[in-house]
Amino acid sequence: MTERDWRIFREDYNITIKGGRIPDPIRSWKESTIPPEILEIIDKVGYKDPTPIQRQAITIGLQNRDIIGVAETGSGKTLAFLIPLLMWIQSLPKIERMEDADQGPYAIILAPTRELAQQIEEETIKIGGPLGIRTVVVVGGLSREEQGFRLRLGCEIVIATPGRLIDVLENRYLVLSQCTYIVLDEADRMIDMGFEPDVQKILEYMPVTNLKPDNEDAEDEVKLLANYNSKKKYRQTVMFTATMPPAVERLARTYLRRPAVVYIGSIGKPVERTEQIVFIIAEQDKRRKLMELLSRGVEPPVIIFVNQKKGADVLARGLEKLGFNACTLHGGKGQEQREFALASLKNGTKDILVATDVAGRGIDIKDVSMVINYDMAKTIEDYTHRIGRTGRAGKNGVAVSFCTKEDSGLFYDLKQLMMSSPVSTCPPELMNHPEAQHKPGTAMVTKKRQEKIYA
Ligand SMILES: Nc1ncnc2c1ncn2[C@@H]1O[C@H](COP(=O)(O)OP(=O)(O)OP(=O)(O)O)[C@@H](O)[C@H]1O
Repeated sequence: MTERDWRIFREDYNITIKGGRIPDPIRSWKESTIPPEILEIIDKVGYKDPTPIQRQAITIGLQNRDIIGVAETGSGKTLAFLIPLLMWIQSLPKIERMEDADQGPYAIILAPTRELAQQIEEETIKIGGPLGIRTVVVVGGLSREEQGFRLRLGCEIVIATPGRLIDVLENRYLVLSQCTYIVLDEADRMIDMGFEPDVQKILEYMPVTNLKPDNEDAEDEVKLLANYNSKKKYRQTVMFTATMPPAVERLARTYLRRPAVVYIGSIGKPVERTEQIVFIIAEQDKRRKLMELLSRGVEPPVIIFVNQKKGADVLARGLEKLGFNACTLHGGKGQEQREFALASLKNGTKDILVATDVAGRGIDIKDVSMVINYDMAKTIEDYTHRIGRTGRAGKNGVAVSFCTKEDSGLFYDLKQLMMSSPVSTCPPELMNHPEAQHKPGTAMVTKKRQEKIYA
């Protein structure tokens, strides 16, 4: 393949790269340098082809290069960071792995919510389990002692939410003295949820000895390894996010060394495959509108987002009374109830999940046919992530949003998103709404400026 061929290949898969010296992407699993025992597992789990983010992020990851991956939720990010990690661990002699067990894991994967951490664990066990690679999940809501005990038994990979990981580090249940691989998944969500200080604290626990030099070497593995003990390799930091607000850029600048940047699809915009439908209605008309929608017979599972925990319980009970089978997922639920809700949706015993934003990110419930924003998200980023729960892994999806005049602060961005979506039609009441004609806050400026000019 010539340079031009690779450029066309990347365009076909909507892959945009930045950062210099980016290796060619993967054309097919068997053409990659992934070892046969891992390819066999990938084949067994039925992943016929790599997803776009996997095609490019895996070859970069195999060069021990720091990466920023910007991709929609549901695009296969877990495998994109997992495969280079599993190959690195596999390269270490087994006996060494056992002897070093008390040195802690080789990798930590940080996620904003316990559900996402458990979902990444599922994927990690699916691929790493058959290789004898041990994973421990460290999240709130489960017993600290039990997690501490499992950590003491030794493992290669820890998947954690920031708060509980700091807890086990401070209580010395865990050390990171041989940790050379750190993944920040849904980094924007972690920042949104106020975890930036926790993430910084965790990164301070990492051994400084494996920090990459902040120079050209950071981009070139051969040069990098030439002057370093290749057993431990330099630290590799991988950050995945679905949007790139300034706080995420700041985190990347602080902790990543000359990262390669991989953008998949259009940044921060909902999945191209999701049809967005918007109704601007009064609060009191929402229930009727919802019934109209559901009575047309919607293919389960459906996720309905509300903004308050109480609203979720009230709505779910109302739906149950009308013969729908609904469950809820929000911060007020205990861990078992949360896992039960997700499991019942996945195994089909429940058709509708009524959730608050805690379920908005990273939760991979298969084939969600429709997302309904019963209460509109508070920010356009949250809206993007809520509707990212449908239209995943290549399938089409529908997102229906009930907006009231209180949501007018989003109308401008919402209108832009809908107009840029090839499968959505912006309704005239949104297209022509006065609040949709300018970015929030700019109207005052233009008004003041006009008064000044014409004063
Ligand atoms: N190459 C592939 N081919 C088919 N399906 C895949 C492939 N890679 C992953 N999947 C499936 O696609 C779904 C989404 O994967 P994943 O959870 O990694 O997406 P993500 O949302 O981008 O990652 P994260 O959950 O870390 O945000 C999962 O059910 C996974 O099993």
